Formats: sequence, structure tokens, C-alpha cells
Amino acid sequence: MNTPLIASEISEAVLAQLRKAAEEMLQRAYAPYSHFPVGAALLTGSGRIFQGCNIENAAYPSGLCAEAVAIGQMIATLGSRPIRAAYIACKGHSPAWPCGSCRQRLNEFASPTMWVYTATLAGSPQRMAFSDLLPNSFGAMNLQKGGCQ
Ligand SMILES: O=c1ccn([C@H]2C[C@H](O)[C@@H](CO)O2)c(=O)[nH]1
Repeated sequence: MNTPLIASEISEAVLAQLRKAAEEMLQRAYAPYSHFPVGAALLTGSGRIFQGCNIENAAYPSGLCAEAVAIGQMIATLGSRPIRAAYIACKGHSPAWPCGSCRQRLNEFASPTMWVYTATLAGSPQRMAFSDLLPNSFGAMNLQKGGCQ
């Protein structure tokens, strides 16, 4: 039987740090085509924070999402770590939840109790458990030896 996991709380102080890290990225975003800067910050279990911004490209599909860049920063610095929380910042009128591809990217490194926060610059953050953002996900478990038999 699967026991539902309760996500561990993130303190107000750490959330403020995460928000600052994500919002800082809005200044660095390279989004000349969509004019939609996105900033992402990832909190690892050990308390490290990794940042990323979207990086667009004239060949549109070659652009990178902020979450992908933040994951790249984490992997290049520390290697694979369970992500405890992700914060997505945008300047729009409504908060932006991670796109479908980024949900899958985050799934690879999400701790079982990961939180996702999102907010505009002006608004207060909304939060969801990652498992509610991507239920019944496809992941490493599916590819374990014998997984297809
Ligand atoms: O989760 C998302 C969704 C979109 N974007 C970026 C991609 C593109 O540069 C811009 C508009 O889609 O927003 C992200 O960075 N993360």
C-alpha cells in the first residue's frame, strides 16, 4: 500500500531566500521573443539554492526554460540531489506553474515531498505539492530492470 507523504514545511525565512533567488533571475532572463522572463530557484535537501532563467533562441524550440537551466546549475555544481522546493517567478499578471516539460524535468530530481511555489512579482506565492502537479508520473522506477516484463 502506498502511504501518502506529507511535504515538509519550508520556513518563512528560507521561502524568502528562495523567492529572492528566483526574482533575481528575472533580470538575467533572455526572452527577446516572448517578452516573458521567468526565474526559477531550487532548494536542495541540504539547503543549497540553485538559480536559472529562461534563455530563448531565434530557433524557438532551442530555447531553454528557467527550470531546466536551474537544474543544469545544480547538476553541474553538486550532481544529482533531491529537490525540496522550487520557486517560479514571473512578471506577468498571473503566476506561472511549470510547463509540462519542466514538470517532467523536475520529476527526475523531485524529493517525494517537494513543494512548488509560484508568484508574480507583486503577488503572494501560491504553493502545490509536486505530486499534485504531476500525478501518476513516469520516472526512473519505470525503467528499473525488469520494469517492462
Ligand atoms: O515553465 C516554464 C514555462 C515557460 N518558460 C519560458 C519559456 C519561454 O522562454 C517563455 C514563454 O513560454 O517562458 C519557462 O521558463 N518555464
